[in-house]
Amino acid sequence: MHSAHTVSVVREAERALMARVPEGALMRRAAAGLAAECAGLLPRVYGAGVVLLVGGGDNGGDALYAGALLASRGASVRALAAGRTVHEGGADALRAAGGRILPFAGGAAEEAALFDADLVVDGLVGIGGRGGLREPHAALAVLASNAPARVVAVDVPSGVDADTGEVAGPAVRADTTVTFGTHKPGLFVDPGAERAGRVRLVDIGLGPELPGPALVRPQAVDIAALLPAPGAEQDKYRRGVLGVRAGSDPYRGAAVLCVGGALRTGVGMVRFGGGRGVADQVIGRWPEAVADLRDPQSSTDLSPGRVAAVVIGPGRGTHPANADELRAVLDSEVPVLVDADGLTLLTGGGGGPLSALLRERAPQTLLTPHAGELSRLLDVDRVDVEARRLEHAARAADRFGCTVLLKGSTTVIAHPGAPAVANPTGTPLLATAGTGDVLSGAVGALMASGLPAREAATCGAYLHGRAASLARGGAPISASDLLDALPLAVAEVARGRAV
Ligand SMILES: NC(=O)C1=CN([C@@H]2O[C@H](COP(=O)(O)OP(=O)(O)OC[C@H]3O[C@@H](n4cnc5c(N)ncnc54)[C@H](OP(=O)(O)O)[C@@H]3O)[C@@H](O)[C@H]2O)[C@@H](O)CC1
Ligand SMILES: Nc1ncnc2c1ncn2[C@@H]1O[C@H](COP(=O)(O)OP(=O)(O)O)[C@@H](O)[C@H]1O
Ligand SMILES: [K+]
Repeated sequence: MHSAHTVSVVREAERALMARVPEGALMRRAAAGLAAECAGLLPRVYGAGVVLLVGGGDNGGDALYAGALLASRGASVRALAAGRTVHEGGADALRAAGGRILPFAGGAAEEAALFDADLVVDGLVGIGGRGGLREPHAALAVLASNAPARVVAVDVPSGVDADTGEVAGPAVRADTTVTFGTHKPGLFVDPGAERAGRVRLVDIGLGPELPGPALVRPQAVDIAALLPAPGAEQDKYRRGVLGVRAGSDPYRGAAVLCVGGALRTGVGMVRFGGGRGVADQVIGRWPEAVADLRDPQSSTDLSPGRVAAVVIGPGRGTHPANADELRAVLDSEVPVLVDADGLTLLTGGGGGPLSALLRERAPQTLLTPHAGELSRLLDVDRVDVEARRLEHAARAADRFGCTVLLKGSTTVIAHPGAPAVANPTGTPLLATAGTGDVLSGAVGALMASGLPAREAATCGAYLHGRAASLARGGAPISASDLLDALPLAVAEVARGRAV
């Protein structure tokens, strides 16, 4: 599990550690790790052309000390200074090792140096960055991103907010980000994650000073530990029965995909509740599902004895009868996943009283909005949700007192009082109709098997993203392809289980 901490927590840990180690030790450790990563990216350090972009703070200091180490191994190192001041110790070290420092004035010669470099090191700003980049930092960030050389960002790509991943204006687009002490949340959440490239952590001894993380990014082994293993003593009921309330006459495919997502992830049984037309379609595609044609508002099939969890919402409709159905489901004693039309019902019309039910219910509840749905739930602009995904998912989790999985370029999961989760898998190929319905079924299956909502969301999002990558080897996929690949993703993760 990769852990990430916010800037204020890193600063506090840094202060505590600095009191125990010799002056300058942390920067030396950081620079040594950075230089080693840079060297690893060059075919040969001797004779390589390295350009450092340096701001006035310690981030620039790291770059300068690392540049000095590379220069001492025979690299030709030039630093372009973005401001009037640079880190003095770092500058002295670079000059002593034979490197040069030039003020950046936006001239053609400096631009040419950047374009001729084998490696560009971004030490403009790190965790001390505030707001969008000012000039000339912004211009340098654009030049670095357009340069043909590999770009290594120091600690954080300049222009990315370390806490949120927000990118307000020009920002460096790095191939690798070398970060120090602990990961920063903005490296794992888009749009920042997309600018960071491959993230490498350099241990500078901060670990013992750090409290619990603000965010975690699970690895395959963490998902393997969560993934329920069917036991020899289980029967279909004990393995978990999922109730699915999805689809309607105009949107039958949503029900088919949601039920398929559950079956292909692994579940004891799916009980599908809905009208005759959509039930026929579901059974036609999945004869193993059990259709329940009773009045959907009736709570007889919602007891923990009949279902272990319920998914409600995909393609279900937003008529008053659907609001009554949602109320009956939320009144039940079983874990519930609310998606799509179910989220719309929580927002408008009768949304007030219905959303109040979320806070009141004792069993686990999970909401799975995309950015548009979350913006309506919180009454904020969609662009703000997309710019600061963590903040908005966390706000919704606190407001509704339940787990929230925010879908999109980075899927994030928030739960009151627990670290946020950033899902590491997935591909933009997932942006195609119906893949969200598959996700709700997959996560619902994991809830039915007994995983708490946060863990089911973490595990389901991982498998869903992995399935998208496995589905067609990078070719475009449809939601049906995703269904076919889900068992492959489950098997891949299960193989990583500790024996
Ligand atoms: N924490 C640790 O354990 C360790 C941390 N270490 C390193 O220290 C780094 C933090 O250094 P830091 O505190 O000096 O801040 P830093 O990132 O250089 O930024 C400040 C400079 O940027 C400028 N600036 C700010 N915003 C700007 C903008 N929008 N646009 C343009 N300029 C802007 C600001 O200018 P000012 O606003 O003050 O005029 C000032 O000059 C950290 O990321 C890591 O690399 C390691 O050495 C070892 C252990
Ligand atoms: N740019 C993207 N990168 C990665 N995953 C994405 C991207 N866009 C969408 N997704 C994923 O695709 C799925 C789309 O779900 P949703 O928006 O509910 O679609 P639908 O309602 O059509 O099923 C989600 O799992 C989401 O995380
Ligand atoms: K940087």
